[in-house]
Amino acid sequence: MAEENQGFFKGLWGKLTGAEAAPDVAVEEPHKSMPQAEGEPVQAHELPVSQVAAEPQAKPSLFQRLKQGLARTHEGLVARIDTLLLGKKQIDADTLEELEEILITADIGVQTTVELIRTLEAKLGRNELQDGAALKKALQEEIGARLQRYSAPLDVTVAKPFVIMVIGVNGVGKTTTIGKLANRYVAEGKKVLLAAGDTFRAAAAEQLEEWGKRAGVDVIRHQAGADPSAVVFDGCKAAVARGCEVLIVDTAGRLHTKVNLMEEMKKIRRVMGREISGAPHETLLVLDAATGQNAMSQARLFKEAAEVSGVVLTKLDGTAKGGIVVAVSNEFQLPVRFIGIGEQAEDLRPFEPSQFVAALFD
Ligand SMILES: Nc1nc2c(ncn2[C@@H]2O[C@H](COP(=O)(O)OP(=O)(O)OP(=O)(O)O)[C@@H](O)[C@H]2O)c(=O)[nH]1
Repeated sequence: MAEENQGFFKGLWGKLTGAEAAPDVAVEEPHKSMPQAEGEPVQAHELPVSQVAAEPQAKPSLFQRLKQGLARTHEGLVARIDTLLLGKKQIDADTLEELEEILITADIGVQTTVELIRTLEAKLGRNELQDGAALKKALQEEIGARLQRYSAPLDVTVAKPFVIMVIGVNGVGKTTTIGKLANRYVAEGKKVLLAAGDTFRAAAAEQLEEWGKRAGVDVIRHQAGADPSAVVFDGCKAAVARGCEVLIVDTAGRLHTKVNLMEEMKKIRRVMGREISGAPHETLLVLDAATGQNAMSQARLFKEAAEVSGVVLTKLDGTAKGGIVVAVSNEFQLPVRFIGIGEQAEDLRPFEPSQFVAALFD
């Protein structure tokens, strides 16, 4: 890589990740292993004696699993709010200032936090917040209202085939998300096809094939290094010829420069649009919630470069930075379509604001 290019790329990498220096090779990440499929039948004789004898454990409900997934964010946000407000008989400006700090450190985002605090101040001015409990309730409602504002579930029945273009930098959980989506739509009885548009790394297509096998769907792929648009072209042709309802296209998360990214995205979109009317019907940006403010920078850059229409926030289960869901949706005015709360197929959930807020606050 030429000296000046390295310098430029390091700058861009720093902008995206907050890192001091860029790795030498673009955004290549060490490859992670596939999680074990859940739900594979296990024979009784394969289990340890203690488990065979044990009473069957009740499976946690979907809501309980969501709560468990958000436990760390609950600790970082709501438990701290509780400590601040517990038993508070009167709310004053100092209380709101401390609340502001908690919201910002939980990655709710500066803009959203300022909005929330202003709204709460106005309520306080109108004597609507008598005590700590009333303040917490008002905060919960205001966060819920902001999430609701841009919320819209992804409806894949409005076109056939419905084309989802999945974008995001490496390692955020793009491939895993595509696999989980494929599982979801197959379970709904839909015919699904995947296209391995990340031709930059051979491992990306292989990982996608693994997920495809598991979900029982075909994957269109070319040799490593091939033109992603050619894969997309073949994917579109095949999806139409086979009467598929959903085509999900993986893309490389390379971000040499914003201009390159825009050009690559434009080319892929042009090919899709020529083959299938209105495609891509959804441009889904995958962000790793655990990266907090870096996820915000990525959202900003991709929104400018790639006409993002929806967001997936992954890895909410491993982070206290779940406030990022509120920040991304509110500050970029984008619907959060799905959230990832674990590595298994069923851990990708359609995002429902009221359920999310309830699981976080209760
Ligand atoms: N805990 C948890 N792990 C997740 C979630 N989503 C993805 N992962 C894990 O994150 C890691 C990266 O996921 P990938 O799907 O490989 O990420 P990618 O963006 O496609 O990255 P490349 O395949 O390297 O391009 C894998 O180990 C996944 O199992 C989630 O919601 N929760």
